[in-house]
Amino acid sequence: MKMKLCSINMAKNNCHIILSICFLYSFTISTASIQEHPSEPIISRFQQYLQIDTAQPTPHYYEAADFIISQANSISLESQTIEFVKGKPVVLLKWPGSDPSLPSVLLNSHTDIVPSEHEKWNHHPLSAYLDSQGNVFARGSQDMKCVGMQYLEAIRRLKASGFQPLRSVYLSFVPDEEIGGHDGAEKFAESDVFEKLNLGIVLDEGLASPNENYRAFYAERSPWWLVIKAIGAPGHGAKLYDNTAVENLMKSIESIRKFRASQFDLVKAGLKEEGEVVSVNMAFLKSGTPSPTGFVMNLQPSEAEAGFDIRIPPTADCKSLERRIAEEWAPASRNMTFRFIQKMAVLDKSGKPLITSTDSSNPWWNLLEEAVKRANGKLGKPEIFPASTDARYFRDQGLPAIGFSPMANTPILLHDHNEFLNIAEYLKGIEVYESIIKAYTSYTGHARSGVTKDEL
Ligand SMILES: CSCC[C@H](NC(C)=O)C(=O)O
Ligand SMILES: [Zn+2]
Ligand SMILES: [Zn+2]
Repeated sequence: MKMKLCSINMAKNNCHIILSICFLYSFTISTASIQEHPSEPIISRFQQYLQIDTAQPTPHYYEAADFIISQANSISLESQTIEFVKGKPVVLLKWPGSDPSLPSVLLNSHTDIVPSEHEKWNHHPLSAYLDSQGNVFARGSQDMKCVGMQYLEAIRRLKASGFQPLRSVYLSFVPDEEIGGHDGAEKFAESDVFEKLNLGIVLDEGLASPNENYRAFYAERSPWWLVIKAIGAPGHGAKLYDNTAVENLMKSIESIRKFRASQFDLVKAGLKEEGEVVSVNMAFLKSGTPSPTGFVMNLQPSEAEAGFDIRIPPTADCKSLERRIAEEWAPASRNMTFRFIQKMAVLDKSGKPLITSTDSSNPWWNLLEEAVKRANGKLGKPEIFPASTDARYFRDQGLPAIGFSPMANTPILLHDHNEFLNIAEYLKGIEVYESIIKAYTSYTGHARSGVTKDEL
């Protein structure tokens, strides 16, 4: 066992691993709670998926689709590939339930990953390098190839144990989440295929938790990517005059900075959680007249632009923020204009916040809590996801959707250098999904209600 685990790395990553490291690693694995399962093939399958280059902006989607379908075939799941947009496959798998009249369960994950600055990582982000502590380093190890594979591994185990679901389970592997999901989950959720799945509940991605409690998300903040632009008269760099483009833009930046601080203070004071305030962060700042040596220094530019990533909680007053943007951050009176690169709706089609209920009226929430407990896991209090996920598109269809990635005792490294997941946590997560899938697919109650807080 010790030697074989090491050979995974040696073969795939050309890494030099000494025997003492092998021993340390095998110790980590031997402490993992999955005894019935030989861990090595599980780790190897996870590594294989991580080694497929699905990084934006040129993801190798079909390589990922082929791999997923080969996994599905190996555990006799039905599979189909749907191209809502050419070159962007949605892979849909099915484990049929014995009672097709009951609404089904969808386990969603995205296949794309964000790009990496390879040279700033300790191990190549596509190597899936396994270190002596049992940490697998790869882009996607947390976000969210782990989850896609854990769904499959949980089903592999349930099938092997002879478990038969009452409700059907679907697994969707969707493209493009990292760039907004418009050609992936959004089109899928609006399709006839989706409607025919007769879904009752969707699980999608969550976040790692640095402490022992898993995190679960019932809503998320909507991204508004705002660009503000100032125009002003050009002039000599030595001249003081009013209404230059840069001066006008700086006034806006100061106003935005104050707003940002007021929101951040609420979090720092412990009055609000991260997902409950509006966040604003500058993404770029652009001005100046280029020259061969950099910029012309004695010319005041006639245009200046800044871009901001704004995130809005589902219950925020969007109208007042829109007014603030038009009147304070980009007022026409200061020769300013604004545009949105991305402006996702905060409310659903019927004007209600995109929120999944977490009280006792939503049986799926209680079932999740109980199932996590049964797998010896702990769940923290429900949160608003601070960024954006595909879950919004499922909530927009009126479905309850819960963001959950079972990674406790793990630093939050999505989109960061050296993203990793410990194998012991990964294996534990498989057990947690096993418990959840069992609970969800065995549930016989009526459960299409309890979608949004407003409806209850
Ligand atoms: C606007 S779509 C981009 C989606 C991405 N999701 C995550 C989880 O980082 C984000 O919130 O930036
Ligand atoms: Zn993600
Ligand atoms: Zn991401």
